[in-house]
Amino acid sequence: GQHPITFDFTSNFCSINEKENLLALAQLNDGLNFQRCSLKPAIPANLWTEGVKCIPNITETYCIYTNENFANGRGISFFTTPSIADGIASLPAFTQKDLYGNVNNFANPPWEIKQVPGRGRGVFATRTLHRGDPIMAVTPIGIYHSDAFPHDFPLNYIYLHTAFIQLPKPTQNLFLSTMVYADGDPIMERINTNAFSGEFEGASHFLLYPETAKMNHACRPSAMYYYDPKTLIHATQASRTIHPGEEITIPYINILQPREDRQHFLSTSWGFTCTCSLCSSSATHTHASDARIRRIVHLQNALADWSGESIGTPGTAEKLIDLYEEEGIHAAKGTGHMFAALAYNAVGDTAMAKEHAEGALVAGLVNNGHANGEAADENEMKSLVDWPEGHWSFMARRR
Ligand SMILES: C[S@@+](CC[C@H](N)C(=O)[O-])C[C@H]1O[C@@H](n2cnc3c(N)ncnc32)[C@H](O)[C@@H]1O
Repeated sequence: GQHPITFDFTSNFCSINEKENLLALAQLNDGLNFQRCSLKPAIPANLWTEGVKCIPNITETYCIYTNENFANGRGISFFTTPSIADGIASLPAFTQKDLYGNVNNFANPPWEIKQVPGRGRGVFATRTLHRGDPIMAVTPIGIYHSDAFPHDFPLNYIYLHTAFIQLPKPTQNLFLSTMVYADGDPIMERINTNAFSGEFEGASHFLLYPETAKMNHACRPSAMYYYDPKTLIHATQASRTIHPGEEITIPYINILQPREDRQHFLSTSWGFTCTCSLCSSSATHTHASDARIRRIVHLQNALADWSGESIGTPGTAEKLIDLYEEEGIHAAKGTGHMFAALAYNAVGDTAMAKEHAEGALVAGLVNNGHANGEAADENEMKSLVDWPEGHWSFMARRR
């Protein structure tokens, strides 16, 4: 079959309006007691180190699940449905031993945390980093179903506190070390300001990685990240050369949008005005950048279109790779090679297809937290390298 290709960097956070409503409702519900969960977690019997506490809702039950031993004693709390928790409990994250020897390790890191005027703290390189060099690899300390946030579901808000208080003390302090920019509930606001988004069983969840959350956003970031849905590890790498003293930045949003759209999204969804170098650049520069972005999106769409009307060709893909480079969208390098591999294979040029598939694997296919995103693309490219003629894309634009 044909495979749609998506490419976006996204993070979902509740809007300011939702937050305000929620805070108001939460205050009304203060002092509410938890109910004990009548549903027993199916697997494995003693995975959760605290009693599971549940909140029945008309449509769905949500519970707090904590394992204080997770990732060598760092601990983790979930606020999600029993069925999602069962799924999570059977992930390698909980069933495999010794996955986390090299994560949450902050001894002698290639960065330091410093104050940035107007942006709170930021992470800055202390050594030269090259593309692909690891910056940090972190496990989440909290994962929360996004339905914990909408204003029509106020009780969930109080449950977030239980998810917090059940964490080991040092991890609670780590939680509290994250930035909070709005007044209101200290737990909720921290999740809002700092969490990444990911999916479990198709449902959107917020994942809190407290160290990674010290990195600021830039529209042309110097770092890229991978998320592994099986181990829950979030790993940041340099996406280009980063010199000592330079800020290490990641994208919070889809950066393939014109400036006005990016800024609108950052202010409505995140509540801050972006002061990154691209957002602060001149009108002429911005105009050129916006034009390149529109062109990039247009070319990506053409290459992802496998219908008879598609105008995607190997030339389209080569142009796209150049534009990523010109525009400083370094994380997309692997994606560019992936498009090129498919485009060449689609016209039967298997030699070029293999070269680009290898290029994609070397450059790295960055995902944004969608389950299977990275692995699926990687497997595509591996199978293309092994046997281009057997790949679904072979001659797909010649038939
Ligand atoms: C996840 S935190 C990043 C780390 C934070 N600066 C700190 O001190 O912990 C997100 C917050 O950092 C600030 N921030 C991040 N990127 C920014 C940017 N490009 N422009 C302005 N403020 C930014 C905003 O206040 C945002 O709410």
